Amino acid sequence: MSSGSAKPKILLLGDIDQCVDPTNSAHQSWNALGELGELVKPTATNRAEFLQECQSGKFEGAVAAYRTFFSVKITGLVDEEIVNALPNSLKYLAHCGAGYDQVDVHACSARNPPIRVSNVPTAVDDATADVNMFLIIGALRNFNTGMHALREGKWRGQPAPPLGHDPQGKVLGILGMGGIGRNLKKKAEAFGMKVIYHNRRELNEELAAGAQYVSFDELLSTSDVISLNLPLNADRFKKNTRHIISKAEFAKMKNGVVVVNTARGAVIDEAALVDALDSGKVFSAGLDVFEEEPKIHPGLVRNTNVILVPHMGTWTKETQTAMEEWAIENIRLALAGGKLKSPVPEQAGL
Ligand SMILES: O=CC(=O)O
Repeated sequence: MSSGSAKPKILLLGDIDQCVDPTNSAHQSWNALGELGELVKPTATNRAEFLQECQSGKFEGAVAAYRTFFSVKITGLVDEEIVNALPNSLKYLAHCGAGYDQVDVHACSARNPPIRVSNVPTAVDDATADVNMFLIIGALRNFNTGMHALREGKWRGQPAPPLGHDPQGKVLGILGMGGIGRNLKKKAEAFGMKVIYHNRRELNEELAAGAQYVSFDELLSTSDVISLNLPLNADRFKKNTRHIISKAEFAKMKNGVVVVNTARGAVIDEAALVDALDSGKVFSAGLDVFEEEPKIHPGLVRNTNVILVPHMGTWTKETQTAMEEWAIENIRLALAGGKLKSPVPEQAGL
């Protein structure tokens, strides 16, 4: 904590408890931070106003900021411009989510002193892998076509949807075997699927837990279902995973493959996916994330073989609360002891 008499400020970018439940313990935990600092919420409703608020000096003395995924609607991406507009006093940025592609960590590290960034790993794993499994089953069975026809008063539709496929005995290729990928593996095995994976590095035996490590190309060419569980890395300092699945990768897949994405929309080239669905190369897809949320490619909306969920991977009361509590704990530990609970790996040596 600062030694001066004024309390440091703590910024809230977005909202605590997106489910708007005042009984959620995260509200109490957030309010309890008031003992360590003055809690400040910007009034900006868009990026220009937010930049103006930063320039007005209103946030001077802020040491830490908590941000949500959906705060991007107001501030836009936390890119170099936003990072450099934030007050010099700001030392910590606690992102409430596992994927932190909205934050330019390099720009945060380059500041003097740097802004230390944290995310929320593990707390998201179960809920996201549950949605992942729902999408795998939904896409394999082609449930969306029947469900859509039913709501139009046409029962299963005319003609009826093509027969779906059982998960039992199918090869699930997991691209990105982090916490969510490994959680998905366990769930998929309960449905009788055989799991192979590709990752930047092969996992040790304990973490792999029997899943076979294969090359990227082998995963593409031998999987019946391909699940994207890797982070979106679009900055110039990490392997770029933007459009890691595009036209050339679809061409290498089995005919009639199922593709599922709960990671970030931009790891797939959406236009190439639409073409692969239209040609029948891809039998069906299950998507929780999109390239330009909340915009959805019209080719996905019109295709009832695609099961669409509006980014609800962690949208449960229990998981949202756990994530919020985790992110708040990052701020509490930083203010009380100068250390984040879960700094992002890129800043490990900082
Ligand atoms: O999308 C959700 C997350 O990154 O936690």
